[in-house]
Amino acid sequence: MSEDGEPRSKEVPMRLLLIRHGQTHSNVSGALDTARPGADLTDLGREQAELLVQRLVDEPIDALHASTLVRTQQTIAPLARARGLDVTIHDGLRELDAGDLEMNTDDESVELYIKVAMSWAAGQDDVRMPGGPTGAEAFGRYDRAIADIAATGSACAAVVSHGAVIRTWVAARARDVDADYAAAHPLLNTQIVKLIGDPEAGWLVEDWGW
Ligand SMILES: O=C(O)[C@H](O)COP(=O)(O)O
Repeated sequence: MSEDGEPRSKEVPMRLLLIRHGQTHSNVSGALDTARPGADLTDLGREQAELLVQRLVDEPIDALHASTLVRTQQTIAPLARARGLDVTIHDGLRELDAGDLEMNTDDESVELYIKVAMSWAAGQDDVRMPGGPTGAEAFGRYDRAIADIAATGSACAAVVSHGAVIRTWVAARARDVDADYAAAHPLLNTQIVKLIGDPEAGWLVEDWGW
């Protein structure tokens, strides 16, 4: 829907605000926490979620979406209250599965997880996460979630999702950002990648890490 409540016309690109959730207890411990339901937000994470309301005050958001992991739903809750909007939950928006590396905290596991994810960002989507999905499988479910969001006719959607999947999926799908850029620019909690475009025409990055 546009600012005046009309559905977005086919000629008008949509804006997609991909937001990493607030800080969790697993972020503090450095654990590769990607399974459902996942860790809760810390007190700092809840403050970061509250701050999103003011940070996004000038954005004409008409739809809210989150993943099946509780940290994204906790992060979007203050925005949903402030805007009076419902939140649509998508399994496809959850973090890239860590497979056999799930909940590991050691440097070797974290480096391997990021290395595999970045290989997907660079187009090698037949590589498999140890005990987990291939890139084609992981990005396929994210593509479907984003296509579902775009198909609603939303003109500006706020999507609370996860650090690794946002930066690697954007690197793979946006025309102006590549895997090297994504690898060099991690997203901190509640940082946002702003995209403009649509699933058919493709996406351009308006801002990375705002
Ligand atoms: O990198 C990680 O620790 C996991 O992929 C979880 O990422 P998230 O904290 O953005 O969900």
